[in-house]
Amino acid sequence: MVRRKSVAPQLACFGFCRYLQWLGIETKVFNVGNYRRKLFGTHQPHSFFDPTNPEGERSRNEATNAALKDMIHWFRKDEGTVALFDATNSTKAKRELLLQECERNGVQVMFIESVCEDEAIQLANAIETQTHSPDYEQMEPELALQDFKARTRLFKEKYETIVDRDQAYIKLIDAGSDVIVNRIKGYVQSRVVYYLMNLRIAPRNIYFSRHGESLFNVMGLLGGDSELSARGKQYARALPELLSTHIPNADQLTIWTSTKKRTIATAKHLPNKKLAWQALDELEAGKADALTYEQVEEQFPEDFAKRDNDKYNYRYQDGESYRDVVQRLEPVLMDLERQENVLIIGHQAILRCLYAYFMNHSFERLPYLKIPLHTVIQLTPRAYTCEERRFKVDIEAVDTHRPKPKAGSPAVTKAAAPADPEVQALATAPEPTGRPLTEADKPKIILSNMKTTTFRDALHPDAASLESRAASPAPASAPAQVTATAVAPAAPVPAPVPAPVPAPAPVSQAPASIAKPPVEEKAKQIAAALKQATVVGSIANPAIALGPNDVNTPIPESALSAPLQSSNNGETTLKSAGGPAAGLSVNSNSTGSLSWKSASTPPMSPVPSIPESMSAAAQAAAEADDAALSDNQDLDQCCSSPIPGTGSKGVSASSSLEQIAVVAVDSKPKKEVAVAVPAVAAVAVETPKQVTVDNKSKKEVAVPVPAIRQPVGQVATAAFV
Ligand SMILES: O=P(O)(O)OC[C@H]1O[C@@](CO)(OP(=O)(O)O)[C@@H](O)[C@@H]1O
Repeated sequence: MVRRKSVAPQLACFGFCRYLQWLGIETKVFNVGNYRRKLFGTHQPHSFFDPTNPEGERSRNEATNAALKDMIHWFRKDEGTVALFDATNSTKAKRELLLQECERNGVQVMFIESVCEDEAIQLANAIETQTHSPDYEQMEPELALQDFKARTRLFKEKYETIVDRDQAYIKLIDAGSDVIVNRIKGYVQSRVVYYLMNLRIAPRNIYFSRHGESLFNVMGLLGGDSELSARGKQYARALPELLSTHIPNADQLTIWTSTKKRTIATAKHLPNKKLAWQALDELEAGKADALTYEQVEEQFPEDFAKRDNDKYNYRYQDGESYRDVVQRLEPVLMDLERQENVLIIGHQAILRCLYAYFMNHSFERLPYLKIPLHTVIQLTPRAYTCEERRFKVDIEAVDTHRPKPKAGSPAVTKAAAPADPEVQALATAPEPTGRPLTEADKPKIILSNMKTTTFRDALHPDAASLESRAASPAPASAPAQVTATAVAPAAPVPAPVPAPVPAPAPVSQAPASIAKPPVEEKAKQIAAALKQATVVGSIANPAIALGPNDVNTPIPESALSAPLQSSNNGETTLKSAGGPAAGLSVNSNSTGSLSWKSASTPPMSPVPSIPESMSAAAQAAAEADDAALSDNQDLDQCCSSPIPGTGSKGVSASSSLEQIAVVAVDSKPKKEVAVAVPAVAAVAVETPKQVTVDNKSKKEVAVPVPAIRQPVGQVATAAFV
């Protein structure tokens, strides 16, 4: 049985927190479950959540108030734009409290409610929740499941759905098969809708590779549309064997390239289905195109310094900034979220942007990430982590990474490996001909260690204000099982920082004594306990299945009419047509292992495909050696650090049936707001405009080409704990 996927509300929260951060919107999750655990301990029985238990109710209110206070404080300090208030807002009274507090502080609110009557989805959500919730850590899976179900029943007894038509909300019905959108306005809220309609949690791999070394790379020139060097061509020939040897179901991979010669030539020998995206073309260097870094510094010294100062926001004359590229990649990313296995053969800047999204790198780090040539990067995004593995093909290539100059030191005008004449001669030497290639000719493949980045913790930090409270003894009214050790103080986790602010300090390591069973292991145990097959599916939103030709073009009427159903009360229902187009089934078999199987994905829009080559002269050696290969290690310490302390694991158990989230937007009038929104957002709620507000007349005026986007206002969101 294959059904739609379950989008656990917490996952949605984490997901769109990461997504909004990637778009450059400062976002933070305030998880009331974390506050509860810190204040009252981790392993509370379901009776703690019984609304007729006054002690439990008092404690939970205390946790809610502490989180709310911190969220408001965070807004008032002007640190953020969007807050996700992740809590159990299942009653009207609780939501009212939130609304009042936010309103008093000039923060707009938007709720996200997930209504699910489908038992299979509920069960899948229960597994997901138990697998990840610190509430159920080290608990027998069967007991955890029973407790979770009992807790869910308690929530259900008092649950009140949102009916207020004046309130902004999104309702996800049966994990997103229908989406009801009410009074959604503005850029940020429409982004949330867009994201929720595209989110998927199917386990899959995504592969990135830069094109083989190009002639421009060898000469140290930026941009252009040059051919591959001899070594680049060698890499292209090595790719098929690398993939077939090291990548499961390599023949199923779809290859996405840019429209540049060097990426197309790199894909040439792969027999797979190929799509060329203009949106994947390299960052446009404008007047610096086809120049070396030295020449850019010579000819445009001010620009060169500006770029060094703020590389993410610097826009080349007649060209683009990294921020522009992130915007242009958004539709590609959303499509990537819905896809099964994809290999993107791309460019340095482009892959940095995509890699940063999956690995949750801040935007100051993004333009300096190391994406070396002749290396395939495998990413396996999971609910709260992303696993990475790198396959480096042992074919030499220049290093095009130019490090960020240290403050006060002279500008570095060369990439790490300058294109000296010897290297150039080697790289451009004619390809070997005249004799068949032997084993010795085959390049080696150096396999990196698997590395896991846990981004949940960075997104879901416990408030620093709780540190002191956690260190003090539990209040007398706390249930008996609360112990001081259960609320071990966590190391402070820095919130994601906007571009101009210095990078956050690395997170300290978790104490060695906290042994956590791997998620997969726990999933297996739960599956064994459940015995029955369980099923999840996926949101398929054909209206926003974009192909490269669709980017930056209006959505066709036909695409809009099918999924949109309007009613006369201002509410819009978005139907996922076409049934479970992108389903995922989860089966537990008699041996207790979980198997994940993906169903078909929605069809892509027609796109120009690269002519397929008949030649498959694969030359990669199949030697896998466990050499460590994390070029970005220095950069991603913060994200890859384990959870700092027991209490800081982000996800808490929640009702799988009904979940409501809150999004709050600062209603203070903003002076000038420039919004750059891709046309695709029109599908979700409204046609976003590129406008600015005239200060005097207070009227909106159109902006032909938006400058760097500014956040529209402050936003907060919440789901249930
Ligand atoms: O933003 P920086 O670090 O300059 O890197 C981008 C540059 O990388 C290059 C190589 O220098 O990418 P690629 O070869 O992957 O297409 C240039 O084309 C591009 O201008």
